[in-house]
Amino acid sequence: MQAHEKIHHPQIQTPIIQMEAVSKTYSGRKAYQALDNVNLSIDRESFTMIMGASGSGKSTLLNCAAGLDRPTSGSIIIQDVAIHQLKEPRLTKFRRQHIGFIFQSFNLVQALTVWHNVLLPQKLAGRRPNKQVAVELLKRTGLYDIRHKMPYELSGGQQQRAAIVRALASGADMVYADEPTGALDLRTGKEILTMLRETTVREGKTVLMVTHDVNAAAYADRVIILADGRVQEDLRHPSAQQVASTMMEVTQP
Ligand SMILES: Nc1ncnc2c1ncn2[C@@H]1O[C@H](COP(=O)(O)OP(=O)(O)OP(=O)(O)O)[C@@H](O)[C@H]1O
Repeated sequence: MQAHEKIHHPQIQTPIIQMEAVSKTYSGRKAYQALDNVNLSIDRESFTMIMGASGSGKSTLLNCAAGLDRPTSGSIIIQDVAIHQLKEPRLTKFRRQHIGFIFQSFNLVQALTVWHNVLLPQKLAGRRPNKQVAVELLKRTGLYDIRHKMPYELSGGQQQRAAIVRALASGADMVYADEPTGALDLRTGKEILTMLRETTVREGKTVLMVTHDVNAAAYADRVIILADGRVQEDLRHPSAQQVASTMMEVTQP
């Protein structure tokens, strides 16, 4: 092989998530189109944030990309699997294997200690828990000494760190976060964003996060701005100021 020839790494080159012409209409007394023809490819090991005004479709996008909600039309391919076509129980199995979730309200199981919360997704995925990884992550996040405490004995920041450890310890290669800093003070929020950033760099995870916080943009590789269920802007390494002014333009009536 010539020195200049590049080795082909299909794993690296193919986007980890590919959404094509994804639309979602909620039916009800009045039908509501929450997503309107969204095309989006997400690179492996990237940190992407989804922003937009309230009701613009951010959570719907995340939920569809997670297989928690089904698009009305369009396709969603994750790691070569067409998840929009997967039926239960394969869809749940796929989610448990590939996606770690973090929510605004932490969603730790209140009846379990931090330690058992962290091991839970691995058990649910039918894997033998990798305790060594869990211990390492708990130590790195300063939670090891309080691993036997119950979630309600922890501060909000500690609970969210535990939720991140849970998402990472599960072995999932993607982390989906819906407003993970929404319930936290500024300093703790920054700490959580730093952790999420590090997971892409150190652990090679792909992070997809919904947020209202324009200042979070400083941690992202890419910021997608939604308006009325459509991708309005797609910014690479934007500054918080750039995101703030774009949001103003996009959300002006
Ligand atoms: N299950 C549902 N049934 C009917 N309409 C829904 C449902 N879920 C969401 N919607 C509507 O779809 C639109 C998009 O909702 P979505 O939660 O995705 O927006 P969002 O950008 O995440 O908003 P927020 O920032 O307020 O959380 C909203 O108008 C919402 O009312």
